[in-house]
Amino acid sequence: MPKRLGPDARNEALTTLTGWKLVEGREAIAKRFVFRDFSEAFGWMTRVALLAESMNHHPEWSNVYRTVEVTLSTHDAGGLTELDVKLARAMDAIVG
Ligand SMILES: C[C@H](O)[C@H](O)[C@H]1CNC2=NC(N)=NC(=O)C2=N1
Repeated sequence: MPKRLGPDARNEALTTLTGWKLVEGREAIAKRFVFRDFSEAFGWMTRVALLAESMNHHPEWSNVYRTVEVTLSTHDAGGLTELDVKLARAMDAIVG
């Protein structure tokens, strides 16, 4: 199981991630992705879903039309780990 990031590592990771915010009252990060239309949004979710499954690290997310709200946290560790940072970076990269 990955180790929870300490406060310094967490802040350092956040400064390198674009648009990701710490969730209030919980050790998690979140971002809202807005696409051109539903097809772009769901296509992205499909690509991310396959990657998440291969990482065995899964997002909490919801989709309304062309918007996808994502929250990342490592449930097994009870907080943020390197896996959340890695998945966040991959999600940004898959957008293009
Ligand atoms: C049993 C299984 O490996 C675990 O439950 C995995 C699956 N996906 C997961 N996803 C996330 N985000 N956090 C986890 O701790 C986690 N654990």
